[in-house]
Amino acid sequence: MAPPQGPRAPLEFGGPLGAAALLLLLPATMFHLLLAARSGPARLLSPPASLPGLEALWSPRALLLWLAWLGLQAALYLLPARKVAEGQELKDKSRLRYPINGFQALVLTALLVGLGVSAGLPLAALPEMLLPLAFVATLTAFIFSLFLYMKAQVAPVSALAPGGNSGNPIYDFFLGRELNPRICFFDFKYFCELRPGLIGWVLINLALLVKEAELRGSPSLAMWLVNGFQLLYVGDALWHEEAILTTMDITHDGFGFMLAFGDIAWVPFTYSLQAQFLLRHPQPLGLPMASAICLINAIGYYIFRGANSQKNTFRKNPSDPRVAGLETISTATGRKLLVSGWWGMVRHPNYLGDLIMALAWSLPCGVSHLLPYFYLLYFTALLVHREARDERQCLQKYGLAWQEYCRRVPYRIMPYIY
Ligand SMILES: NC(=O)C1=CN([C@@H]2O[C@H](COP(=O)(O)OP(=O)(O)OC[C@H]3O[C@@H](n4cnc5c(N)ncnc54)[C@H](OP(=O)(O)O)[C@@H]3O)[C@@H](O)[C@H]2O)C=CC1
Ligand SMILES: CC(C)CCC[C@@H](C)[C@H]1CC=C2C3=C(CC[C@@]21C)[C@@]1(C)CC[C@H](O)C[C@@H]1CC3
Repeated sequence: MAPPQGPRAPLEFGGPLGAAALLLLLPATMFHLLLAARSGPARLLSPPASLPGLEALWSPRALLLWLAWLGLQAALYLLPARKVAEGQELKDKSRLRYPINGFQALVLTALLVGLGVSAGLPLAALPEMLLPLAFVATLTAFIFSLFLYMKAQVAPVSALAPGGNSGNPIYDFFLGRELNPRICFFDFKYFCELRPGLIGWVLINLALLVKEAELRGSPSLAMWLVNGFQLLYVGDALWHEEAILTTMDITHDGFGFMLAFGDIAWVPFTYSLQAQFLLRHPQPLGLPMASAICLINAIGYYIFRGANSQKNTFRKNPSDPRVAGLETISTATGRKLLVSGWWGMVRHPNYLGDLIMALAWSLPCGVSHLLPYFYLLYFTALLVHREARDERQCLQKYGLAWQEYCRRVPYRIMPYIY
């Protein structure tokens, strides 16, 4: 049985108190956003006029639909993959293997939904079920995190994450104790991070678009843009699925409530906020403005993809001709750090691109309401916090070489500003 590791790792998120607050605050925020998007005033900062009763939250149909969705995504995960990739080296020097078939899961889901719709599946009924679906997703996240917490009790010490093993049950439940909880080949964290939530997000967007067409004769230009931009983002994440294996979520963070809730509830139900808002609050959008917004999204995507691909190519093979000419700093670990190209502009160019895209996703919703800008605000806070966590880890890993990198590339995310 795995004992708690003791308070060796510094506590994050405000320690046990912060974790306890977030356990309540995150679901409450998600429900607030869902209710605000369907209300007339659509206010981000005022409490909802009335709270929904249990009958509006609990629906056996929603539970069945949710379980069928999770079952479908799990079945698609288990299908033969075009490639099996190896993860980063673990504490015990082993490497886990992961199926690379996320994009295939997206395409097969689209085909199945298409078949279902042509056979009479009422996709436009989904927007009316968002509240009960979000409720069962939240319940699932709590129950699943409890299972993960218990599972970690019998995991070997080498399988535990560096954080999340403080001995405080609330903090550890929130952060997650085990690094890569699995049953046989089925990796829970890897599965949840990319499948039910991300694919669910674009399916909810699509249902909102279909519902808008039903209500108003055709989907609005704003709804098309939001759907198109976010589909590009999700398709890109699944196409470059292997890149997720080097993110801190997979290599460093335990799998607990934060990621379980974030992956399966927060992503589909809050990241679809712009489309939810547009269904009830249609916004006029002319072609010149739409073209300008497309240009902003294209610039954001260009930076985001360029930076991520440059680092991934460099990490896989530093002598690849696409990156071999870039300037680097050597580190004591034998790995090098890029100091020119995208990674010479700021220390997190991929975050900059991601934030520019986040702006482009909100702009089609106009400027009359703050609500559709929630994602941009939340995401800025998430990335600033994430950047600080990554900096700490890089300083620990690379020491003086990291300090030299910070000296040569002084800005973190936004050149000359931050
Ligand atoms: N939409 C959403 O909700 C979210 C989206 N994202 C996106 O996911 C993507 C992945 O983000 P994330 O996991 O945070 O981290 P990054 O992809 O930015 O990776 C950070 C790591 O890159 C390596 N690195 C840093 N600087 C350099 C350099 N100069 N040269 C070479 N390697 C370097 C270090 O790891 P090492 O040296 O060990 O390789 C560092 O730990 C991003 O595009 C982000 O925007 C992230 C979170 C949420
Ligand atoms: C609920 C909390 C406030 C925080 C939850 C955080 C999670 C929602 C995010 C943590 C890291 C994520 C990543 C992605 C989605 C959001 C979560 C799960 C991506 C898969 C998005 C697409 C990118 O191309 C890759 C991202 C990796 C990290």
